Amino acid sequence: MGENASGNAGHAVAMRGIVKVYPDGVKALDNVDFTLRAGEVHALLGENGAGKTTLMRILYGEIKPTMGEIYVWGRKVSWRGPWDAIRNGIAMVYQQFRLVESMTVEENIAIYLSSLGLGRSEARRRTLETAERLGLEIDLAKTVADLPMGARQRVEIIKALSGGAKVLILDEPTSNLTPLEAEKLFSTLRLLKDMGVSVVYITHKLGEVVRVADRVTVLRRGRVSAVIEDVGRTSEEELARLMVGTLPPPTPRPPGKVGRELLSVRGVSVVVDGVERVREVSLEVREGEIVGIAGVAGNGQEELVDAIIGLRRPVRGSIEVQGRRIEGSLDFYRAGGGYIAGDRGKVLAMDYSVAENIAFLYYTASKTLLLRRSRLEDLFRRLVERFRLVARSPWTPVGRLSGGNQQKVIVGSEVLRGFKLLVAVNPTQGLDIATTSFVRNLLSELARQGAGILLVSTDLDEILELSDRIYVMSGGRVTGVLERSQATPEKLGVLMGA
Ligand SMILES: Nc1ncnc2c1ncn2[C@@H]1O[C@H](COP(=O)(O)OP(=O)(O)OP(=O)(O)O)[C@@H](O)[C@H]1O
Repeated sequence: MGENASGNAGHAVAMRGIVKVYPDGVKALDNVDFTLRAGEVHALLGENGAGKTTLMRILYGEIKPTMGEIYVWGRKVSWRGPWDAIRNGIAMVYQQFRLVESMTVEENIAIYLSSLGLGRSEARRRTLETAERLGLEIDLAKTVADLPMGARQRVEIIKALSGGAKVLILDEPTSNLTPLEAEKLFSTLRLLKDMGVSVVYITHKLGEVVRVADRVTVLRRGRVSAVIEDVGRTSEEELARLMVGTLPPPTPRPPGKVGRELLSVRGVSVVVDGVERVREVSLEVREGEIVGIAGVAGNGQEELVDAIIGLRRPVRGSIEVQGRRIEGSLDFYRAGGGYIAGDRGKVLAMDYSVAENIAFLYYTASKTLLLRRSRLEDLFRRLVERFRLVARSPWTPVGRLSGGNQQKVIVGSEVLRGFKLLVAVNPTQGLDIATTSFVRNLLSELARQGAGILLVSTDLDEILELSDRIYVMSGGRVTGVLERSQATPEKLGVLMGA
């Protein structure tokens, strides 16, 4: 039985019997209870589509529950929108930060706080005070675009707390951070706890959960499958089992069996808006190889990839796929290229159905128009069977799938289409551990069968697990090349900051 009202009073947040049925009939949450204590870090875990985001969007006032009650400090609440939640001390920090990049830090915070009725000088005073309490440096005059990701995240946290947040919802907070920045975040979390702030920590990274969380709630298909009170005594393996059952081990990939060269990048420089983003990069990928590019986001990887797949012309140097010079994106695909984009919004049309998106992805790659309904429905079925895609029908808008399932549409369509050389950018971003291990094993298997893979990832574990050779990029240059046997997170970390 649920607790009574006095039980709710002891909690920063108590959500009781939450049900959410989306307008199209999808039951995303089915009678969920969730409590958050004052000053705790509470990890929210679950497979893709389990309902984590839905539950937190309800707490944050972005969507309304179909049924159920929410108590904040024992008082029953009903939000009309996020601003109601914010005024009552609940703030959300999204994975994609909600900062205006062209404005300064101070302007961003001032706009947010002015919506809470604070004038500019009061906003400034509070901001500096909060930063000091958290021991965080903040340069109010800096333009957000010039800040690294970790600093942007600190701005978001300071902004939320200056607005009086007592509950902070963090959505995959380390996904764009360097290992060092992640460590800084963990110390900030400890300070937040001391200040009595409660944190909901949404993540797929179990190692982080074991390190930072006091309690854990696991969601499975819209229901609470476990609440762990004593995280200190729980291992990563147990957490994984609670979420998804047993996982297949990584497929061991014997090194060797490397064939001819598939990708050759020679002295490539790329200039964007007058700035040299890629500087004289050379690398190659051969048959049977997975070649990693490690680096913090924003160090030229994106522009390099755009040049390789033919979307951007380098100002110097040459790119060849299977001996064919790449001068446009059609050259890349015709030469046997495949591409998985980390940024889902870049390749998916969110208002269109899954089937239409499969058709778009095929069209981009091969200029083939898949018009037959039965063919699209067949590809959809194969995505469901082979990739365990969870979607109601081929005709569901892709924007309604959970983030992980959107990613499966991209990865799955490319694999079903086929390629010889794959450029994969953060291929497991936002995927749960079962799907991540599925995709990683798939990449290993594709390489074993003779494909060449260029793996561009900000996730060092992923780079270390899969790559035969690792190039590190920093400031647009390759700052080091390591064979798998020599590579360690420490060495990579040093080169990433070089
Ligand atoms: N706007 C929407 N309309 C219809 N269904 C939706 C909508 N948003 C989410 N869903 C569905 O609700 C279920 C829960 O999705 P939710 O995004 O909450 O999961 P999640 O646990 O956050 O997943 P992920 O780890 O992939 O982000 C999924 O089946 C999803 O397809």
